[in-house]
Order: sequence, then structure tokens, then C-alpha cells
Amino acid sequence: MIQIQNVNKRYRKEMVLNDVSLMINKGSIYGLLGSNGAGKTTLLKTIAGIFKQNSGAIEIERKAIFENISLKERLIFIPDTLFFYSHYTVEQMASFYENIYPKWNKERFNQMQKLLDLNPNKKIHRFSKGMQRQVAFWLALCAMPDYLILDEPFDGLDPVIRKKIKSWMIQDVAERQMTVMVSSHNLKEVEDICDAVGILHRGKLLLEKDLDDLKSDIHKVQLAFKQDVSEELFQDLQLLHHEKRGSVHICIVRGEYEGIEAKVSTYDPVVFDILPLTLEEIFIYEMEGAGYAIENILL
Ligand SMILES: Nc1ncnc2c1ncn2[C@@H]1O[C@H](COP(=O)(O)OP(=O)(O)OP(=O)(O)O)[C@@H](O)[C@H]1O
Repeated sequence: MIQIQNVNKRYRKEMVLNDVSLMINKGSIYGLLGSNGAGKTTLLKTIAGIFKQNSGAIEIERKAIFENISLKERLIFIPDTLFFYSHYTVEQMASFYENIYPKWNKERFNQMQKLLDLNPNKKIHRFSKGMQRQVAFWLALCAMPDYLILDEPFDGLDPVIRKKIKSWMIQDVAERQMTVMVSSHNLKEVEDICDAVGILHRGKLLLEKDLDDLKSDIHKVQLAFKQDVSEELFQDLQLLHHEKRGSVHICIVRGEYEGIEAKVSTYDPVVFDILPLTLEEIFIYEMEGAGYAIENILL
């Protein structure tokens, strides 16, 4: 479990993380969303123990991560800008990892080599950008980390490799309870793999929720009535958005499916559909509700 409590981080006088608190459960995948410059990389590097926060606490398994070598041996951070020792081959980099990470799995390294089809004796800087990213995941997953912190990890990977790497990652989460935090601008990707999501905006965490709760708590409702329905119904629903297209009311309603169905049914609608929302739609309406224009927050 990763626990972040009231974390503040400044670069000189600029406050980059402002009282951030969140929790990531063991064996789950947490998606961190946010605009450019929101503070995602800073937060991830602070969680990885690369930066130290100015105040607040960052704990993994209830121990502070900063300068904690035994925790760091179980955590891997893949940054958005990759770093490898120049002129090292994959094999040499793997030996380096083997010395640092006690749970290094040589057998897995050999198996993944066949699946990725990369030459371990080639110097890493001679690989393409996407291939270097594959190497980063290859090495990271063979170190068998309990915590994997990823900054925009899938950029530059082709769709086949992307799928392969995600499935290895998900397998590690399911089989050995690996905990993952991943920053992304891609809502679809986050929706596919994450259990919980948080949105960071100008250093503050605007929203943090379990993805299933988020989805089961907000619906798009399409309604039409024989006669004009009284305003009472709309006052009765927790509306985040309401518009009328012809005779059809399109409402974004907070609340569980059954509760909405029960309330609307009493008004005898002739058209009545309750539809789930995509993560992108949820964020648009949640953020609107919180008074933020979504285009300022996400790409
Ligand atoms: N080393 C640094 N020194 C000073 N300021 C920095 C440094 N790194 C980042 N910042 C500032 O901190 C703020 C947050 O940057 P950060 O890289 O954490 O954002 P981000 O959410 O990861 O952005 P992006 O989506 O663009 O990668 C920005 O205003 C940035 O200019």
C-alpha cells in the first residue's frame, strides 16, 4: 500500500504539489491524470523516493520511502525520459539490475527475450525509441518489483507490444499483487487498466475515485414524456447536466442505476434509457460540476 498524506513540494518558490493526499491499495493500478505541468512527474518522482517532499508524508507499507534502500529494491520507476548507461548492452544493463534488485528473475529475462525479439547483446542506444521503451519494461518486469511507478509509459510503443506489455503487467498485479501507479494523458488507456483514478490540476488533487464507483455513480438518462413533465422530476434527480433535444431530455445524473430508475418510472416516460458513461464523459461532467472546464485539465 502506498500512502501519501498532505504532501507539499516546491521548486524554489514555486509550489508544485499542494497538500496532496491519496492512497493506492496493494495489488491495484492507479491512474494519475492531469494537464501539462500539473505536477504528475514531480509526484511520481517523490513517490519513487527520487525527490523529497517539503512537507507531508509518503509511505510504502507504512515506512517512509525516501532513502529507504530496502523499499527501493522492491520499487521500479520508469520515467518519461528513459535513462540507460551509454554504451551498455541489454545484457550488461541486466547484470547491473541483477546486482541491485534481489528478486531479479533470469529465467523471465530469457523468456521475455523470445517474446520481444530484441537482441540482448545490442547496445541500448542503438535501438529505436520504442524498442528502448520495450527494454525499460523488460528490465523492470524481470526485477519483479512489488511497486511499479510509470510516467507516460506506453508512448512510442506499437499497439501489439503495448498490449503485450500491459497484459504482463496486469498478470503481475493479479498473480503477485504488484502495485502500479501510472500517469497518462490517455483516458481510454486509463479506463482499460486502472482500478482507481486521480486528477491532478495545478498541484492539487481535484478528484480521486475507484473507477467502478465512479462509473456506477453517474449515468446518462434519455427521457421523453407524452405531456410536458413537471420540473419536480428534474429537481428530484441529482442533475449534473440537462438539455432538451426536440422532445427528448438528455440528463447526466449522479446516482445508482436502480434509484434513478425508480424515480423516473413514477412519471411514466414513453422513452427511458439509462446508459453508462465513458471515463472521458464522466470527467467532463464531474469537472464541470466542480467548476472546472475539462479542456483546461486534460488534453
Ligand atoms: N527540476 C525542476 N525545477 C524547477 N521547476 C520544475 C522542475 N521540474 C518541474 N518543474 C515545474 O513543476 C511543475 C510541474 O511539472 P511536472 O513535470 O511535475 O508536471 P507534469 O504534470 O508531469 O507535466 P507533463 O504532463 O507536461 O509532463 C511545472 O510548472 C514545471 O515547470
